[in-house]
Amino acid sequence: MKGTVGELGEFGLIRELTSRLTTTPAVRIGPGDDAAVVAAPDRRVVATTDILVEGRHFRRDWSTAYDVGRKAAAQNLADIAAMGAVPTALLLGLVVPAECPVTWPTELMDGLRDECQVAGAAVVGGDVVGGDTITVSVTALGDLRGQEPVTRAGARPGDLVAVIGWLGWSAAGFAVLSRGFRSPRAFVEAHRRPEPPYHAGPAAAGLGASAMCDVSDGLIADLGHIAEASKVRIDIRSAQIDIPSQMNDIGQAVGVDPLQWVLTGGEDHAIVATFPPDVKLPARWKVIGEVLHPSALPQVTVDGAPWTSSGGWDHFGGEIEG
Ligand SMILES: Nc1ncnc2c1ncn2[C@@H]1O[C@H](COP(=O)(O)OP(=O)(O)OP(=O)(O)O)[C@@H](O)[C@H]1O
Ligand SMILES: Cc1ncc(C[n+]2csc(CCOP(=O)(O)O)c2C)c(N)n1
Ligand SMILES: [Mg+2]
Ligand SMILES: [Mg+2]
Ligand SMILES: [Mg+2]
Repeated sequence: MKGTVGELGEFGLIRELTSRLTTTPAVRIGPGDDAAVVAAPDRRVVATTDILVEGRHFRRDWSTAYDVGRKAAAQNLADIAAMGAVPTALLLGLVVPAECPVTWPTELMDGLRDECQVAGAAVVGGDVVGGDTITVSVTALGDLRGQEPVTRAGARPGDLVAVIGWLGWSAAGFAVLSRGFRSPRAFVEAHRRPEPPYHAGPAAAGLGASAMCDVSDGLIADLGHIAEASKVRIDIRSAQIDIPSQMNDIGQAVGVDPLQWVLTGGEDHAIVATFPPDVKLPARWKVIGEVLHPSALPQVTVDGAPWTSSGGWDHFGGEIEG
């Protein structure tokens, strides 16, 4: 498609964006009216929102618009899954400069649409606004299907900590891209397009998870959110976390201990949950630690000791304690 967003105009752009969408049976009224109508069989709606800002969350020379769309959808759909819910719908708020080629927002929408399809959801609406910095604000909705939500506040001393999904891959990819490289591809791709294990959220709820969170800021930081909300301490056993040999190789090449990526790299949107100790976990879940009573130690420790370097991502540079 030729031309810029400014040449197409607001309503032309909306037409282009919405014409690319697919729907699901849950979508009773999609884009085009004052609001969408989405079925909520559970009679409770799970809702979440996250923003991506160019230069802060993505770079147009590192990621295609399609990648950004996949990622923006994934990080929101992962939050729905991390409550134990099934994603149903997604809304896109887009700030875009008039000079931007139309293909950028249209490919973004293709990415959002396709990631929604992976999770069983659909894009049902949004807004477009002119502005200086591309900003992608996504809101996702989900359905609990009769299960209770799994919050960050339910972890109890004695529970196991288990994780499913990728850890440290996006951070390793980011390290590669930051140094001007484009390979190893698997890690760069993991940074561009995370693959959250959506199905695992509702499955964990069914298995009796006591607390759950997706890993957006880093394992230590996000377990810190569970520890804080649950008023417990969590110890991670580093020997139980596999580090792929290729990640070790990149670590060697760039002079970073890959354990740092695994423990503090965000953006993979793995799902971490706590379970009562007698749980029968499918093998895809890896037990990586345990929940303990609070003590004088930091709320999250690694092999019983404080983690002394940065614990994860903070947008304003605040220290996340290990
Ligand atoms: N501006 C805000 N207004 C109201 N609530 C907010 C605001 N920012 C964050 N929150 C709430 O604070 C909680 C934590 O937000 P946070 O964004 O850290 O979680 P997250 O979306 O799971 O993580 P991430 O953004 O790293 O993916 C969420 O319940 C969120 O809704
Ligand atoms: C260009 C560029 N610079 C830095 C990063 C790294 N980064 C940005 S946000 C975030 C954590 C989660 O954020 P949020 O809390 O907003 O979900 C991380 C690890 C990136 N992806 N792109
Ligand atoms: Mg958020
Ligand atoms: Mg989250
Ligand atoms: Mg965050």
